[in-house]
Parts: sequence; structure tokens; C-alpha cells
Amino acid sequence: MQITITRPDDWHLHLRDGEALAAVLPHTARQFARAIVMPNLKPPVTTVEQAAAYRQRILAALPAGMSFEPLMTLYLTDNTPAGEIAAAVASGFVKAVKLYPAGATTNSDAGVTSLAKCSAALAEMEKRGLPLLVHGEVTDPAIDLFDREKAFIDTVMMPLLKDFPGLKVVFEHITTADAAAFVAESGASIGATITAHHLLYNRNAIFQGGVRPHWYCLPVLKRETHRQALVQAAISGNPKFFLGTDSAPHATGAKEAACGCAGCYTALHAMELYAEAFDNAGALDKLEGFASFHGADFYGLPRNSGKITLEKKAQAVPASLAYLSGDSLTPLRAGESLPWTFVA
Ligand SMILES: NC(=O)N[C@@H](CC(=O)O)C(=O)O
Ligand SMILES: [Zn+2]
Ligand SMILES: [Zn+2]
Repeated sequence: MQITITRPDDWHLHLRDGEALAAVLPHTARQFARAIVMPNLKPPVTTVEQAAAYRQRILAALPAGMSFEPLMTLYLTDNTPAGEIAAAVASGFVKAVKLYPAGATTNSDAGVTSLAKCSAALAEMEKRGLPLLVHGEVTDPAIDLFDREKAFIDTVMMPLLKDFPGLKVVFEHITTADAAAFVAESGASIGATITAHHLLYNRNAIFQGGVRPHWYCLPVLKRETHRQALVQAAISGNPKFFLGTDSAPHATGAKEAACGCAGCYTALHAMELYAEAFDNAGALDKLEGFASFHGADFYGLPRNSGKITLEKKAQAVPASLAYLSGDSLTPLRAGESLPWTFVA
């Protein structure tokens, strides 16, 4: 069996920089026409000037003959001036601003300590229709790790939307039934991305037969009831929900460590993983809207015109991939078999 759909976009992607960028970019460009590129580099991409330079590095790393459009983002800080937001909109290539609560996830140390400090930037975004992308977890160490997304809804998201009712917000990589319900019940300016791994796995995957660092990401995988709620949201046809892999490469040695980094590398087989999740739910007919239409519509960008084809044919996932000169990259499902294969 084969399915052909409009070429999809990835609305949440980590491409890193330098050697790592060159290693991972072709995996995404093979499948996706565009991607929203996360700004959590070291140091983070906080200005339009830095975003322009990063965009050029991405385009320079693209292998000859491949086409791919990076949609850039700025990393919101306590000090982002309103003028930088205006410049972002004027640039034409910065499509969103990313909120990382300070300390919430990989490379978020320079993130926001209090949204109250960002009022000028947020008001400008609201006025100009520039979306805020949110890593939606509180950082209070007293809150249980598995409850941090739900706590974020109550303590950050609700007050934010009350203060800026016209702000476009994407609740990134949602992992709970609570977030799915919150987004579904909110106005049309609130959307959400869902990863393939949160559709396919619950938290047992992290502990199957031993600790499995390649299944560790943030927000962490949740219990099965949450996974089921995410699948229902993804296959609902509701345009608020769209594809965002959150593919987040880390060198194998940095994952398989006493304190392993958060992030799953899924870009290699992203569309195969989503096809598997939608197929498992008997909803392959809903894949195209989720992967190729809803995100573009939310961002006010044209839908892609090309097509891709996926086939229900098993394939083996490589044990490791070339990444840095000193270390490899381990894709999710390394050494396992996938039921779907990307044809072209
Ligand atoms: N998802 C992750 O676990 N990690 C991401 C950061 C993020 O998206 O939170 C990364 O940059 O490695
Ligand atoms: Zn995140
Ligand atoms: Zn991410």
C-alpha cells in the first residue's frame, strides 16, 4: 500500500549548527519543504541579524539539488526589545519567537525568567501577528516532572492569554490530555505541535528492560492515557493541531551518559513514524491535513505544491549515523524495523 500527500512541513525542528547541521539537514530536507528552526543554539539566536546569519549557514549546508526553506525564529529573553519584533516581521524570514522558561530544557539558560519582563515584546507580537512558540513546562523543582506541562497551563498560559488575548501562540510538543484539551477549547489563535514519538510511545518506553536514554526528551513521555489523547487530537482533523517533530539531535555519547541530554532524533524517518502512528489509529486519511495543511494555514503561509509518497514496506533503522567527527548520532528506533518507508 502507498499513500501520496502534499509535501509536509516540520513546524518544530532543531538543526543545530556547524558539523551537526551539515549531518542532519539532508534528513529533513528529503521529506519536508520547510521547517520552523529552533533558536536554542549556544549562544541563542536572539536578534534578526543572528537569525539572518544562521539562515545563511543552513542554506549553505544544503546539499546541491535539494530544496528546503528554513523559517527562522528568535529566542525570547527578558530583554528582547519591541524594536527587534518589528525588525523580525520586516525581515520576512523570521516567522516566530520562542519562549523557553529559563532552565526548562536543552540550552534554555538564557531563557525568560518572568513573562512580566517581556510585556513590550509580547504586545508588539500581538499587534503584528507574530506567533509566540512556547516550551510549556514550569521549572519549579517542587513540581513533579510529569506535572510540569499541566502546571504551566494554569500558572503561565492562562494569565498570558488573558493579558494578550490577540496573541498567536503555538503550544509546542504537547504531551498531555490537559494540553490537548486546553488547545482545543481555546480560540483560533492558539495551536499546538505534536511529535511522532509522543504519538507512538508512552513513558514505559524510557524504562523498557533498563533505562533507554534515546527515548528521553522534554517534555518527557507521559502515561498511556495522555498518548491516546494526543493521537485523538492529531487525527481529529482539527486545524489547531499540526506536525512538529522536535527532532533534537545530541551526540550518542551525550545521550548515553550519567546525565544524558534530553532530545530524540527523529528527523531521519519522521514521516515514516507519523505514518505509523496514523496507520495504527486507522486514520491515514487525516495525515495530510496534520502534516501538510494545518501548520501552513496557522502561520498564514501558502500550502506546498509538491507531493511525497510513503509505502507500507518494512525497513531497518541504522544503528547509528555520522554526526560529529568524534561521535555518532543514534536515531530513535536504532536497529529496529519500521513498517513504513519514504519512497520519494
Ligand atoms: N525536546 C528536547 O528534549 N530537547 C530539545 C529542546 C526542546 O525542544 O525542549 C533540544 O534542543 O535538545
Ligand atoms: Zn521544548
Ligand atoms: Zn524542541
